[in-house]
Amino acid sequence: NEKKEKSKPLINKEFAAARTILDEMELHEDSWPFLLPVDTKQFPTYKKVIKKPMDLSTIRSKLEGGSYKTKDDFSVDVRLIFDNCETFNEDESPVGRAGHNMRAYFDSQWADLNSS
Ligand SMILES: Cn1cc(C(=O)NCCCNC(=O)c2ccc(F)cc2)ccc1=O
Repeated sequence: NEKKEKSKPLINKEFAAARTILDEMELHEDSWPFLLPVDTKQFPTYKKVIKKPMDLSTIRSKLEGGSYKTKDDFSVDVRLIFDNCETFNEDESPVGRAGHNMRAYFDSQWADLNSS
C-alpha cells in the first residue's frame, strides 16, 4: 500500500499562482493583523477560543516547504485566517474590518486565478 506522503508540492503553475496571491496579500495595507501568528501573550484567550490558528507567515512556510498538494489546500488555510478573525473580533473593530477587507481581496484574486 502506498506510503502516506507528508507533503507533496503543488504542480509548478499552481504553486506560482498561489505564491503570487500570497505576495499580493502580504503587501495589502490591511494585512498587518495577519502577517504573523496572533501573540497569545498579548491575547491569552486566543488559544482557547481558536482551535486552528493560521497566519500568512505560516502559509508562506507551508507553501515554500511543499506542504500544499493542491491550490485548493492553500485556499483552505487562507480562508481559515479570515474565519478565525470573524470568530475572535467584532466586525466593527480595526482587526475585524481588516479581516473582511482581506477576505474580499483574496476572493477576487482567487476568482481571477480560477477563471483564467
Ligand atoms: C488576527 N488577529 C490579530 C490581532 C492583532 O492585534 N495582531 C497584531 C497587532 C500588532 N501587530 C502589528 O501591528 C504588526 C504586525 C506585523 C507587522 F509586520 C506589522 C505590524 C488581534 C486579533 C486577531 O484575531
